This record gives sequence, structure tokens and C-alpha cells, in this order.
Amino acid sequence: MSPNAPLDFASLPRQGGLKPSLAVLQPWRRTLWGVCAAVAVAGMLSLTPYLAAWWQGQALLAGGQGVSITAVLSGLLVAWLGRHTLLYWARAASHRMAFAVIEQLRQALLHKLQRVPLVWFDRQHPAELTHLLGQQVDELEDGLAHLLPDLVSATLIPLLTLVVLVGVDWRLALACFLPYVLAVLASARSMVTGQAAMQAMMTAWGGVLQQLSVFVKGQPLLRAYGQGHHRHHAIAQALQQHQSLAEASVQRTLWLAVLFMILGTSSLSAVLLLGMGVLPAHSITPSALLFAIVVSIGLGSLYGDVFSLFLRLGKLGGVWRRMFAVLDAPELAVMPAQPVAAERGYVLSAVNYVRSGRQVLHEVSLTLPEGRSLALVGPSGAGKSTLAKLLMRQDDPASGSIRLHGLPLTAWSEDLLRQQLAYVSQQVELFAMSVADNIRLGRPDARDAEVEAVAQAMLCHDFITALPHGYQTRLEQGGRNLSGGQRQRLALARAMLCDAPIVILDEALAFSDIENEALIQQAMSTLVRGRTLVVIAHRLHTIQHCDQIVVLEAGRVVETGRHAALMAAQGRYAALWQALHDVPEEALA
Ligand SMILES: Nc1ncnc2c1ncn2[C@@H]1O[C@H](COP(=O)(O)OP(=O)(O)OP(=O)(O)O)[C@@H](O)[C@H]1O
Repeated sequence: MSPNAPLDFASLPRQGGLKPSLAVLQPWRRTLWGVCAAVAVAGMLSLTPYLAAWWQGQALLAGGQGVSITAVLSGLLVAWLGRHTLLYWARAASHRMAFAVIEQLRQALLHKLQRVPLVWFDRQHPAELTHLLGQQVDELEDGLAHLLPDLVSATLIPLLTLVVLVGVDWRLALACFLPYVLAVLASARSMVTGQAAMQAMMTAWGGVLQQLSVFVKGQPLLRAYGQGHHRHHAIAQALQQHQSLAEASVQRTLWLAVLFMILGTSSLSAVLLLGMGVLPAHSITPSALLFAIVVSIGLGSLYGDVFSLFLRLGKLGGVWRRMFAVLDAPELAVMPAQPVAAERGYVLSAVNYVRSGRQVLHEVSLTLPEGRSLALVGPSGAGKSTLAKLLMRQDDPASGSIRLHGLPLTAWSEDLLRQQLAYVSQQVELFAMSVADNIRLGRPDARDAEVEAVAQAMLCHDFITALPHGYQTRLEQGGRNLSGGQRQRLALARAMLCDAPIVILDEALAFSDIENEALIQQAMSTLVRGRTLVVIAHRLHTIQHCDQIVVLEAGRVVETGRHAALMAAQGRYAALWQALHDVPEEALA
């Protein structure tokens, strides 16, 4: 596999530690070996000052002159240059690999977010997801670019030195390296036991981000209700929770820090004790003792690195786990099915839907022929929006089936289904781009004249041309510089521009005043003629001309029919009409 081929994140081992990082770097394995070799050689070159000291010391102890200072300095300079050239190349190569992986991983996560059921987002907090896609993906850089070379340095150099020292004197080698091995084992254990604490800290940090995001986004509301202090308190609590976990984690590893301080000086002490006190003087040569002293001093500088290496390994595992939680989120599968011949429009059979463990829709069955209109009415919380979302396959029912044009929604490809649908939800989404581009999201290739025509029809043109740069005025995120009614009309214009054969409007006129509402309805009735229309509205006069009205109550269909027939039946619909419009009893007769 060439490094330019797309990476397969699905096949990475789902575990912490270094395994996913090594697996994801497989396409660059040759470069990876090169990086490790370069780091190893650079590590060996870093030993040259110690070797030179030993060499000179040995010569002096033997009563000689040693090598000339110029030769020593030249040798050290060459080693220094060689070491830094190798490290420079290794850093550059490992960063190239890391950035390529990070780029592809971010793309894979974004791609995944486009395929998870939309209801999945209800369980996520936007601030946490943004943090994951932004900062946390970048945090992998340490694991991919630095950790492996650092591990090589911390393992290979001591190992090589150990081999040489064993050759010189195995007893001194033991004294020198036993504390180091103990330090590695203690760090590894602390990483294993610290995994849960690391996860808890990451989760707690997610909580802090959530509270901060509520605080920032909710300022207008919080101030209106004087809740600023309350929110401060919530943020302080979330921070406090994170801090206590961090403190607990530090407490848990404090003994390690102390142990490291002791072990860090133990190699030298053990070598001196053994070499000058315990072992008989004649059984040890001065040059062997000198070499062991030099090695143990060099080893002392590696203890801190070992400790931080294991901490970083633990953190890397936590970051991969967060990535996998998103990459492994279940998707809505597309399952081929045989279409029911000659069936056009929607057919729902015994649809049950469960949300957060609660049944929201019960045995809903209905038919909406192509080109006809259907209104969903009922009290708040009856399940109208939920049903509309299922028609767009934002999620799958727990049981029952929804067919469109004879084919179960589960058999439609995501793209093909989206092409069928235009949707205006209760929450209008407008983006920080020009007004024209916001409308054009409905159909990216629409010409300016088409954008303007649909804006005229949805009564947007006048307020748009009154903006400083007309259609090119850049909106604030969420369209904050527009009124609620203006935002909704823009969303309607976008949906109408989309030209999809099925239009779903969820309270799309809720913010319109009576005068505008009548005018928009008139324009829309022309635009949606011939299309399949699903409307949700509390203001029932807006839906009285629909071909079919379905009344939902507590997730069940309790009535269906046309306006006149339902009014005449004096059932739930008539009662709703009466309650909402305060029509006198005799008018319903
Ligand atoms: N994200 C969610 N998580 C859990 N339950 C939800 C969620 N969204 C809606 N529900 C529940 O599903 C039920 C139906 O909600 P839905 O929004 O479909 O009602 P509705 O008839 O459209 O109400 P309204 O007219 O107020 O918009 C409600 O009882 C609601 O509590």
C-alpha cells in the first residue's frame, strides 16, 4: 500500500496503547523503520561524550596522556553534527507521516458524521464534538510523530549500553540497570492503573466544555432571567470535578514521582557502593568502575523521560478510544429490497418508534399518495416532528415499515433519498455566508435570477434588498441579524429552490404574522403544486385544505380525514380546532 492510498481506520485494533498508532502507520513502515534507525544511531552518538570521558579517564588512570584535546573535540563535533542531522531528518519524516494520518482521520470522522443517523447528534454535545474534531485529533500528533522515536531512545540506548557493560563487568551492569528496570516496571503499572482515571478526566473535561458552551451561547437568555451566577456556579462545579479527578490522579502517581527521584540517583549509588565497598578491590578494574560510573550518570537523565513516556502512552490510548467511539457509531444500513410494483408515495405500516427508552410512536399506519398533501396535527409532544423525521429516515423505526414509491426507506441510498426531499424544520439553520449562498444551499447550481425569484415568492426580497449589500450581505452565524420571521422565510425560500418532489414543513410559518402568512401560503400553494407535501402546523387554518389530516395523540393516530369530514365528526380534530381558534360550538355543527 502506498502512503497516498486512503487509510483504513475500520481495521485498526480497538485498544489503547501504541497498537492503533503502529497499525495506522503501516503504509509508511519503511520510513518508520528509517526513523527508528536514525533515532537509534543518534542515541548512540549521544553517548560519545561519555565514551570520550571514559576513554580519556582510562588512559590517564593507566598513566598515559590520552588522546589530544583537539582530536577529542573534533570527534565530539562530528558526532554532534551527525546526531542532529539524523534527528532533523527523523523529526521531519515522522511529522510528515503524522500530519498525513491526522488529515485523513479528520476526513474519516467528518465523513462518518455525515452518515450517522441524525438522532445520534441528540446524544452528543456540539462543544465536545468540536473539541474532538479540532484539538483532540491534533493531540495524536505526539503519539504518531514523537512517541515511537522517544520509545526507541529510551529502550535501545540503555539496552546497548547494558550489553557493553555486561561485557565489561556483569555485577556493575546489574547494579547500574536494576533501578532503571524497576522504574520502567513501575511506570508501566501506573499507566495501566491510570487508564480509568485518564478516561474519567477526559469525560469530566467534556462536562466543562458543555458548561462553557451553554454559558457563552446562552448569554442573552441567562441575562434575561438573571441566571448568570447560577451558570457560573455550574461551570465552577464542572471545573471542580475535573480538578478533583486531576488531583486524585496526581495523588495516585505521587509515590511514583518519589520513587523515581530515589531510583534516579540509585544507579550511581549502587555502582559506587558495589565497586568501592562491597566487591573485593582486586576483582574490579578501575577502568570498568569508571565506565560503570559514566553509564550510570548518563542513565540518570533518562528516568524523567521514561515516566513521561508512559503518561503520554496512557493519554494516547484515551484519545484513540474517543476517536473509535465516533468511528464505530452505528450507521443506517442500506439493505436492498424488492419494490412493491406501481406503488407511489409513502406507505407506513404499523410503525413503532422508541426514543431514549420511551415509546414515542405506536402502530402508526398511513398512506400518502404521490402529489398529495398530508397534515400532521395534535397536541405538543404527540409525535408529529418525530414522524416527519422518520419519513426522511433520520432514524429507523423499532418495528414496522416505511415505504416510499414501493421501496422501504432502508433500501434507499442516502443520496437518492435526500434528492427527493426538501425540509424546513422548527429550528432554522442559517450559516455565516451571504444571503444568496444561504438560499442556494437548496440547489448549489441555481442562477442568481432563480434565487431572486424564489426569494420574491417567499416575501424575502424586500428585506434582503434593504440589507447593506443586498443578496451579498454576509449573515451572522444562525442568521442572528435577522428577525425570526425573516429567518423562517429564508429557510422556506431555500427549500422551494431545492425543487424536490417531496416537501416537509415542520411549523414552517410559526413566526409569520397573519398578513405574511396568507401571502406566503398563496405563493407556496403554487410552488408545491404537484408535489407531495407533509405539513405540521398548530395554526390549523393553514392546513384545512390538505388532502388528508392525521391527528396524533401520545404517538397514536386517533383520527384521519379531510377538514370538513373531521369537523363534522366532532372528534379530536374538531376539539383542537375549537380550542385553538375559539370557534363557537354552533359553527362546528
Ligand atoms: N431528542 C429527544 N430525546 C428523547 N425524547 C425526545 C426527543 N425529542 C422528542 N422526544 C420525545 O418524543 C415525543 C414526541 O416529540 P415530537 O417532537 O415528535 O412532538 P411534536 O408533536 O412534534 O411536538 P411539538 O408540537 O411540541 O413540536 C415527546 O414526548 C418528546 O418528549
